[in-house]
Amino acid sequence: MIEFQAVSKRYPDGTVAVDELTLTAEDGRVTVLVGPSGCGKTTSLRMINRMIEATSGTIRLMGEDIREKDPALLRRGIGYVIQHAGLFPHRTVIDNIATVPVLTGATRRAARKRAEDLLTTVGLPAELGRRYPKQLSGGQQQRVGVARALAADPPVLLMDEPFSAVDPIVREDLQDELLRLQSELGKTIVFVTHDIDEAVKLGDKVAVMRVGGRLAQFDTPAALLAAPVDDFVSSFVGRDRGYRGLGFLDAAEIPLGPVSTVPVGTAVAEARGMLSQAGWAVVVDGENRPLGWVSADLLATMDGEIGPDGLVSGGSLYEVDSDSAGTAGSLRNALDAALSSPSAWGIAVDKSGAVVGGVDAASVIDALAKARRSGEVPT
Ligand SMILES: Nc1ncnc2c1ncn2[C@@H]1O[C@H](COP(=O)(O)OP(=O)(O)OP(=O)(O)O)[C@@H](O)[C@H]1O
Repeated sequence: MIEFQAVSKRYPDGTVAVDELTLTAEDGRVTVLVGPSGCGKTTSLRMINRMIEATSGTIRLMGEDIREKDPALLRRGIGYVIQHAGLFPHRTVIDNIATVPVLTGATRRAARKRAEDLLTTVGLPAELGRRYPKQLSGGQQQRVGVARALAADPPVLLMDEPFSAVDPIVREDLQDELLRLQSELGKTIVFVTHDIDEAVKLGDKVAVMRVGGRLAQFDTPAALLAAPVDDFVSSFVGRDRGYRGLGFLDAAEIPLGPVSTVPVGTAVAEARGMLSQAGWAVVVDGENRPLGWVSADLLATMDGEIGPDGLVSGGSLYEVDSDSAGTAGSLRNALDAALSSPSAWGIAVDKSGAVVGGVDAASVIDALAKARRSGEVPT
């Protein structure tokens, strides 16, 4: 647990970068600091490992005042990941990762073995270990940066905009990878970003800061989106927050409706009698996985058997089973499946991708109303 108690930082030129910050980053959770440029996120983060000393207030790490610890020892228990990874250019990837274990007394051989294992942990092939940082893509370098921070197995990880220098698709991969890693490792992570979407995706709790280094709101992502405390937070969390908030509500309770399915290879004449009342059916393969939709209009243009091609493409799918992190699809997934489906019925699939039913927008709205009544959605 990392506790900030009325922590302030005033730079020698008089700038108040952080003003009376009080918050607790819980053990085994991701706490995100987010806010506009210059609001004091980096300063707050660096005060935790004493790269910057607080002017006043107290920071406790696992109950101990960090001022009473030797900075070098303190930092051994704290991994640090920054933008552009900050790798040593003249050392191979393996040697970069092995740096801290070697410094802390591991044998070279043990440190290299650990570094090789960590490459796999962060999703990189072992062969990359022999390369130099400049021979890697930006996303690969960031993964190496994460592996290096994990090398000494610190309980705490500080991450300062680690994914902001890579393109949006790679960034999403890195975020997913971090969530996967965290579900296995359970580190206490403090993560700085200026991107509210990244904050609500990664954070168990999100601290929104405003310029002047003051905390505007500290809440779960769902609470932040549902009930911003003021206009600043509301405008910072942005448009569509009601819709984005659906991403934090489990859709497990939505009753699934029947969906008309037609096996690929069915005769067109027979398929006409298999459509739903609204005139649609999902064409499925031998394992009941969706290939696309047919409508009465489309069937009128076909003859012979229904093939896998020329179907109306289907919209997003709503997966009903839990994934490895124990979460099933969200209300947002369910609603998106319904809204993006040509028939207005979203297709629900199980883990193998087989069709198990359908969901329409009205049942998502009903589920939302139920969640509101039961207090799951903060108001
Ligand atoms: N060494 C310094 N001397 C004086 N002022 C500083 C110093 N370092 C940072 N500041 C100021 O403190 C404030 C907070 O800076 P900080 O880097 O913590 O913000 P940030 O929220 O991380 O910003 P960004 O998102 O742009 O990185 C800013 O006004 C900045 O100009």
